[in-house]
Amino acid sequence: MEKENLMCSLRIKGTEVSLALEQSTLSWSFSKRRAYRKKSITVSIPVNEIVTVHPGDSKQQTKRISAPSNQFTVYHVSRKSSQRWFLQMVTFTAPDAQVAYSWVQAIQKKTSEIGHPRPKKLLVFINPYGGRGKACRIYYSKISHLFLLAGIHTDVIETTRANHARDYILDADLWPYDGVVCVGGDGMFSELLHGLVTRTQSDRGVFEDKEDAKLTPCDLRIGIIPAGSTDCVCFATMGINDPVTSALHIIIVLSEHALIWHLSMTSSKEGQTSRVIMAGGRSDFTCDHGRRKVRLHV
Ligand SMILES: Nc1ncnc2c1ncn2[C@@H]1O[C@H](COP(=O)(O)OP(=O)(O)OP(=O)(O)O)[C@@H](O)[C@H]1O
Repeated sequence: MEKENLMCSLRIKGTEVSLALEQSTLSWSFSKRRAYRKKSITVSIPVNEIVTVHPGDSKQQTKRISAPSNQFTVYHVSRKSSQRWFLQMVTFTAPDAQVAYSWVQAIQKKTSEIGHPRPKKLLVFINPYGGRGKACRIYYSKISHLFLLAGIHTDVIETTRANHARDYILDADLWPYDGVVCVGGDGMFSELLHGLVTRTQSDRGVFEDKEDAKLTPCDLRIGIIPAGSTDCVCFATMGINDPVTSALHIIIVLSEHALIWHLSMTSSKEGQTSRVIMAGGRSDFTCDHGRRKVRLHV
């Protein structure tokens, strides 16, 4: 994209705006006429909070657009409160399709360069019976389209019994995935955590039952879409149990407070404590994994 296109005049719903893509922000300013003076208003969003950018308007979302469009839509995180996130979208109209296409390319490039690598493929377990039996509805009505929009491929498994997710993780080919996500409550999170810790050790030839075994880090991340009855783990780390907020954290993997965890473990000198380091999260807490304490922290 030509440098001059990184800052140019476009329109939002007919109003002229000046859009600028900088190192870590995308911002647009428009003039608002008030009485006899003009007031310039600028909206600025961090590039790492852009979920995706697509050609066309928001109705087109993930549909393929056959004819070139002079519009493009930026989907980004917005906040209802400090903890509750939702998806916001803004459609820009460019002078022609080539300019719109250049913006899409430039924003896509920038979002791929900034922050942590985003997940491309996730393994999702839904517990249809957890909570009040609402997990499937939550996932298919509120979450699956967000992953699709963000270009994340998912393999979805609806569990048919207790420990289904844990046993699957112990046995399955996990290499295609960047993360494992549960749609359920604390019991489901527990299945994922213990399954992954144990699977990692067995893959690396570590006998975790041995007193002095040094646990190895796990490359996969864990995410929770809260759909249980109490969702304590989600509350403890996010301060809220909102499925959309969790999904957006999973998609953009912000380092400050993402609820998608990168498990990285080291045994302490005493050989009893393993650290599970999250790529984000808000507070510490500890779970038991066999005789060990597994600590999750920011
Ligand atoms: N298909 C299934 N049938 C029966 N039990 C299941 C199934 N899938 C998972 N489970 C088990 O159900 C238990 C409870 O599920 P989950 O944690 O999702 O919901 P919850 O107990 O309502 O939530 P919370 O723990 O937040 O109160 C889990 O420990 C899991 O092992």
